[in-house]
Amino acid sequence: HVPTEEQLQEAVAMATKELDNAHCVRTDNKVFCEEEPKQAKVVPVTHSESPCDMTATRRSTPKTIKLSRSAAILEKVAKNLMNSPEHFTLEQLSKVESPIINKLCVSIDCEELQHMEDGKEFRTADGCGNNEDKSWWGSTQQCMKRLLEPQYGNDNAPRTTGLDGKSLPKARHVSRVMHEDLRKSNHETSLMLMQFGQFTSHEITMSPVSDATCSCGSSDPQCFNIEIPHGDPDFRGRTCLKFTRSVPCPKVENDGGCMGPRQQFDQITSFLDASNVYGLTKKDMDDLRHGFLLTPRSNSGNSKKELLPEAVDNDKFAMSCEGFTDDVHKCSRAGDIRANENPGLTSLHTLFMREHNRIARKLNTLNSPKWGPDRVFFEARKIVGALFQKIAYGDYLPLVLGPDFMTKFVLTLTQPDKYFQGYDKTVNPGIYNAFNTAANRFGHSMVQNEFDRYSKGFPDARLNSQHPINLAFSFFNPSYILDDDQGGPDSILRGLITAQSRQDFDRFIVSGLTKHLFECPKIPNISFDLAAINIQRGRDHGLPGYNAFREKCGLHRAPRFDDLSPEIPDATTREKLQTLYRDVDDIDLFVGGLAEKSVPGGIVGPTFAYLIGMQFHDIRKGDRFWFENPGQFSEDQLKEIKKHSLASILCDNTDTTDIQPNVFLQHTQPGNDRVKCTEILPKMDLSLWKE
Ligand code: HEM
Repeated sequence: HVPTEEQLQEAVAMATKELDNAHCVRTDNKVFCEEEPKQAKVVPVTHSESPCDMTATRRSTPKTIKLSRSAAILEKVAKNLMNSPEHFTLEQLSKVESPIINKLCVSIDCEELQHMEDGKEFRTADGCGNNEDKSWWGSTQQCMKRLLEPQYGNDNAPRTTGLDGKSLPKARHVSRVMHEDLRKSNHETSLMLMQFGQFTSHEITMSPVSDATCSCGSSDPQCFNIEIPHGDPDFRGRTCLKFTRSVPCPKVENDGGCMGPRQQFDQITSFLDASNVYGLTKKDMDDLRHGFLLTPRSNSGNSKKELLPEAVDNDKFAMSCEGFTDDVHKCSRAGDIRANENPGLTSLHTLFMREHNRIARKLNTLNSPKWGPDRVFFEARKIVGALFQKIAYGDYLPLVLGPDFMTKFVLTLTQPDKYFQGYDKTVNPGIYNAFNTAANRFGHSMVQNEFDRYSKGFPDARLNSQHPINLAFSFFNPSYILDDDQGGPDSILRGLITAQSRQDFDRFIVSGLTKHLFECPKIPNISFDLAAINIQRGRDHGLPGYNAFREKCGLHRAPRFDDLSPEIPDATTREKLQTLYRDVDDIDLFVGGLAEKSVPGGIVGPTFAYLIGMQFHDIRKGDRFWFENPGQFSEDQLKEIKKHSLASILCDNTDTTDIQPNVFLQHTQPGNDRVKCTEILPKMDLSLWKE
């Protein structure tokens, strides 16, 4: 029982009209909501609504805006048909195959399907064409995949009620009770593990939000503000934290029906392809290439001191920093819009830009004039992408997931000169909603409240003359990166790998994130709580509860709170959960996952390990350009890439002189003593790229 083509046509026409005559009119930078409906214009917002705008780094691109409009029409069509005399169900509607519906949900919009240089194929900027059958898989602006069907309120409204139909505990309240600032450092690993985790997240996921203005009390359905409970000591005088919903995504026609429940976008490529270094469109890549390769900032003749190109007035990077900085200190441009979010992150962006330039210069010397500038650029980009994959799967993930999950999800790299035979074109490398919205946010628990900085002579702590950076003052603040007296990015990177440990993985989160996130130096009373945002985001995306995911991830579904004890052994934590949530099924995924004890040899608990493991499995197996795939590099080149490490990248591109071989571990760990950069450290030999 499905609607006729005529009924569908009528429903689409009606929904389009409803949307065009919506109450709110969007102009270039504002949203006016009036009594009388007006013709709506959908125009991308080009300026922040106000300085220190939380959503400035999560803006929808024009392409996303166009697609999310189709999704909004489809939502209305479904609603109208469900309310029609036939009372179609969402299940019936999700099976509809019709030209008019398919036209709205197709999101295959590729700039190029193949990129060739000198007869060799390279990745496209937006990831299109990687899969030869489903060209859009893994590319920008795709809907995230679901492991479990979403649970929304009416009309795709966020999940706000528990099993008994009563309200879920308020996100901010849960944050205060569960995610207090109780600090315990982990002395085996370094803060670089946290920082590389964020860098990797920003390479594969970004879920854009609506441009609605969400002042407290707003009734705009795209707002889902976080209520501040009465008497909350951290946000006195405020009634809400602004929260805008993620924009809806129309599913691709061939990926199953597109009139089902609301989905959300991943706006960036899900391949581990160094898109955060190079950008997501041909144009971005070209702009950056001319920015960082030809005119890096503050060169002063020393390539190890190069800085990212600066943001230009009113570009998206300048906009993200508006309010946090002054006219003198300009933010940086990079492949990902969030690059200035904290100085550790900007430092890693800087490091990878320098590594690109180092490799490009060397390749140019080896192969010029046979290789022109384009070939040099694309070959360097390919090697940087390969290094990213090697570090992520070879060095980072084993510490996060432990050996069992590495094996279970086929994540271990092959022997140095052996190819990976596991490419499978039927694997969709796209991002799972639960991975992005909860599991991979585990890293928020590892963030420290300060970034240490270390001077060149750092093995001797007495020689350290550099001051730590307070996290709360560091958001979108470029002054630390530009402060040469304090060592710029180099001393921040040394801080990440030196004495500073990461925060332990547990339910506790530092106050820099839960009380002072994006605190605005210029405007009083702007700051956020990241834990509350994570919980609210899960509900916005209709994520089912932690218990449902436990079952999906191979654990048992706990009938009572006490049955969580094998994974959540701490009785106080379970008691707190029970006090907050009336039913064990209501626990939010982020909250439950963060409360689990670590898997053997790993950091995260079993539910997050499963979700993260499965995600990285799909990213590897579904990537035609995976660096270990036959045909990508010669066996000897592959061996060289596998020798390289984040330690060698730091040695080659900063003024660091001594380093531990595994920078994710403390130098005090067995076999990880510091060595001189010039001596023992294995490094890739680029002469193998001479043609
Ligand atoms: C100082 C450190 C960090 C800050 C200030 C920070 C801040 C944020 C903010 C503001 C969001 C957007 C939340 C939302 O609106 O839903 C976010 C999302 C996210 N964060 Fe972090 N984060 C940090 C570190 C990390 C780390 C270490 C990881 C992982 C190891 C991580 C993983 C993620 C993921 C996966 C998302 C969702 C990505 C998206 O869809 O945009 N973050 N973070």
